[in-house]
Amino acid sequence: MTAAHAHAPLSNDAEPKGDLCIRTLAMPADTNANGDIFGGWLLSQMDLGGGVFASKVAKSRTVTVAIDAMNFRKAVNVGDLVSVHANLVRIGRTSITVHLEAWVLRRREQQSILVTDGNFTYVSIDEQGHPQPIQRDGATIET
Ligand SMILES: CC(=O)SCCNC(=O)CCNC(=O)[C@H](O)C(C)(C)COP(=O)(O)OP(=O)(O)OC[C@H]1O[C@@H](n2cnc3c(N)ncnc32)[C@H](O)[C@@H]1OP(=O)(O)O
Repeated sequence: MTAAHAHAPLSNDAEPKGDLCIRTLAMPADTNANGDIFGGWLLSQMDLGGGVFASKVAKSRTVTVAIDAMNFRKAVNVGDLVSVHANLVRIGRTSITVHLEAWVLRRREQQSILVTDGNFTYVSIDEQGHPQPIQRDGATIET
């Protein structure tokens, strides 16, 4: 992936693409001392949603191993409806990289806007927490 591509959102400006994997409301409890929504809260929502998506693809438990190319494009406000959308970037031997985008619908507005995006990598793990090869349709994926 080139540096330019790493910072380009997958979706166009009008609407998100990919699997909707989490939707939640930004609440006052998620704000910092200035009353703005914490970037860390948004990151954790994306990580949760991406983990759901990765576990569905891997059909196993997964853990986050890396977060890359994060862009915080616009602020999130209390009352915004936050939706996280996932698109598969690559499947490795034990890992899955997912491009995640967080979009918000602000109160009294009709059009969602892209606020944050980044690439999250998850590793399929066994019961002991060790990486395990990803299986798909009964076959181990080799890349
Ligand atoms: C610390 C925290 O709480 S972070 C939040 C939650 N996450 C965690 O707790 C995960 C903590 N980390 C771990 O448990 C381990 O590092 C594991 C299980 C994720 C990986 O174990 P390792 O022994 O390092 O595995 P290994 O070196 O074989 O790598 C596994 C896969 O991850 C990939 N990987 C490892 N590091 C990175 C990285 N920085 N970026 C992208 N991919 C990575 C490898 O390329 C490999 O992918 P592949 O099999 O598809 O080629």
